[in-house]
Amino acid sequence: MGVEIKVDGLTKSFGKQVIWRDVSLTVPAGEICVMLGPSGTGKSVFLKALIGLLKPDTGSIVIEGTDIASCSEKDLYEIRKLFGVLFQDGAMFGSMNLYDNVAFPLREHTRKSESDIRDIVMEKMDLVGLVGAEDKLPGEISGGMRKRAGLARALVLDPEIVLFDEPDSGLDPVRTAFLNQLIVDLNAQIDATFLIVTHDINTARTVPDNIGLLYHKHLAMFGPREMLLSSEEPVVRQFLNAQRVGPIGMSEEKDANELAAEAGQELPPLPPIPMQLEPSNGIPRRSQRPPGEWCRDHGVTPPPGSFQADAAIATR
Ligand SMILES: Nc1ncnc2c1ncn2[C@@H]1O[C@H](COP(=O)(O)OP(=O)(O)OP(=O)(O)O)[C@@H](O)[C@H]1O
Repeated sequence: MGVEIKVDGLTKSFGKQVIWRDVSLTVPAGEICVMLGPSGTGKSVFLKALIGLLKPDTGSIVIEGTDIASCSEKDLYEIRKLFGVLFQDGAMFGSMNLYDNVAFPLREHTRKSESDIRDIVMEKMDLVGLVGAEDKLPGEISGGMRKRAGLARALVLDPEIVLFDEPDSGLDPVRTAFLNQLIVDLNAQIDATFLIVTHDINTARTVPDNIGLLYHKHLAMFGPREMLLSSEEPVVRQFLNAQRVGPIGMSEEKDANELAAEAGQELPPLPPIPMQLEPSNGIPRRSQRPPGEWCRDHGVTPPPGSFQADAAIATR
């Protein structure tokens, strides 16, 4: 069913370098969330904090009643079993074929028989469309296939939470579109909580139920997709529409002179909000909301042309 992650007042620094402070958000059970932010704003650090690989300085991360930030190693070990993680490069063992890579967590963490392991591995290989490639070595397949193999491995212990660290990095737009569809289909099938760190604006605009934006050492905004895509808040608007005009500069915040030079420049209108990507079988996910619902409920007029089928095609 997926479990909720409740983050409250989280701050992390390395020595004197504050990465982010006072981050609070709830990743709802079973929903898909995307975390965005300029390079170096600590998205990977955030993911690592969620699985207890890095300890925050202050704040809590509560999952099923356990605070990961302060729990014992033993409790952390138990909580980690709820997670599946897709690392950026798939993190495959180069000398093992895909079958053994995917079977690895089962052999390490369970006492299942080889015949049970075979059933599970083949089920997950099927889920990600890799049946027939079991004997290949990671070096013999494309980057997209490696990601899918990494995903099969992330799913092998039936996680309640799946973390994706830049699943689209290094993939061409077509492979990214296929991977996004796979992510949506998987969420519909396994109903786990998904958190995706990405730089891909199309992914952020079309895949998730919720979007977060880390910027300048804090969480600039977190909420439903339609809330962020209709937001006029300068940082959110600039980032989600990949624009140069706005507070975010080349190396982070623009200085006063740069901002003054932009004063009076007209911002392009907000583009239409695309339809959310649906499962390929056409059956809505449990957490999927009807298009435009958030805007209607909150009295927000979405940009013209929003929620039309052709708006979705134009941005996919
Ligand atoms: N273990 C560590 N020790 C010291 N500094 C670290 C450590 N891990 C990360 N950092 C620093 O934290 C900052 C944020 O890094 P992080 O990789 O989380 O950014 P990011 O938002 O994921 O970036 P990108 O989008 O480029 O992947 C960087 O300045 C990085 O050098």
